[in-house]
Amino acid sequence: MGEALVHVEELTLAWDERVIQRDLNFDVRPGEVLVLMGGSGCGKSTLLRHLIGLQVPARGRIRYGGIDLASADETQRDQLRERFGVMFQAGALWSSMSVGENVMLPMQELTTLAPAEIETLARFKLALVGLEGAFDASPADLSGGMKKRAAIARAMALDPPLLYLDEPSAGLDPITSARLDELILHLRDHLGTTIVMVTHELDSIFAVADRALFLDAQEKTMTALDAPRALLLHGPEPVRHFLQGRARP
Ligand SMILES: Nc1ncnc2c1ncn2[C@@H]1O[C@H](COP(=O)(O)OP(=O)(O)OP(=O)(O)O)[C@@H](O)[C@H]1O
Repeated sequence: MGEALVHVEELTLAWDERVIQRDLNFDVRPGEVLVLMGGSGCGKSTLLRHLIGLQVPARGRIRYGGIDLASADETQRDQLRERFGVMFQAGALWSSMSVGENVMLPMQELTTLAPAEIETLARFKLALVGLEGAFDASPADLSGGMKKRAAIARAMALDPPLLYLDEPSAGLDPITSARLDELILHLRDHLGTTIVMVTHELDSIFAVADRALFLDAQEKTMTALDAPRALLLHGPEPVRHFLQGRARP
């Protein structure tokens, strides 16, 4: 296994003065699906916001290779843009553009590729997520699951080695959600994409996660990081309860 893509060191997350999580230490390993899990309000989305540089750590560091995210200069930020793609919880596509135009947009803005090449690549990305026929469709005409797939295609537009997904299955029925899990595994297994994903769905955690990180809302720190099945058997009690679908008493 190669060097970690992301190093998180002594990270404290806070909103204003209020500490949400502290002393987070973990790596994101190349080629893994890492799930961020924990009860409602424990700080999963806040951690994701820090990992993509939307929020600056109250303490500690997030490093991509040699680059410290918080102190990156303009050139380094440009380099970082190519290292990860992001699909936010809303997964919003621009409604005024076709699905194909949505996927082409990052390539138009951030590459010097010719228009014909960009279109070919966008069609390829849509095929990758099982939406080969949707290039000219309007986002409004897509089902919830198809919108998520299109948003993943857009996040993959620049071929990032790392993909951040915030609750990709939120609002989807179980069958559509399972198909999205298959897509996530396909990206990992066939493109070697590393995926860091926030999810509530236990089925999804067991289906896709190589490792799952548990943020404990009461302890305000991570209390476990391991394969979900290992955590189910040997994890701390609150983690086992969580994975059994039982809320903390
Ligand atoms: N914009 C904000 N301003 C202030 N506090 C916030 C803001 N967003 C979130 N918080 C607080 O940070 C804490 C963590 O919220 P966060 O959304 O990261 O949790 P989460 O684990 O993703 O929750 P959920 O599973 O419900 O989506 C919560 O106490 C929340 O109230």
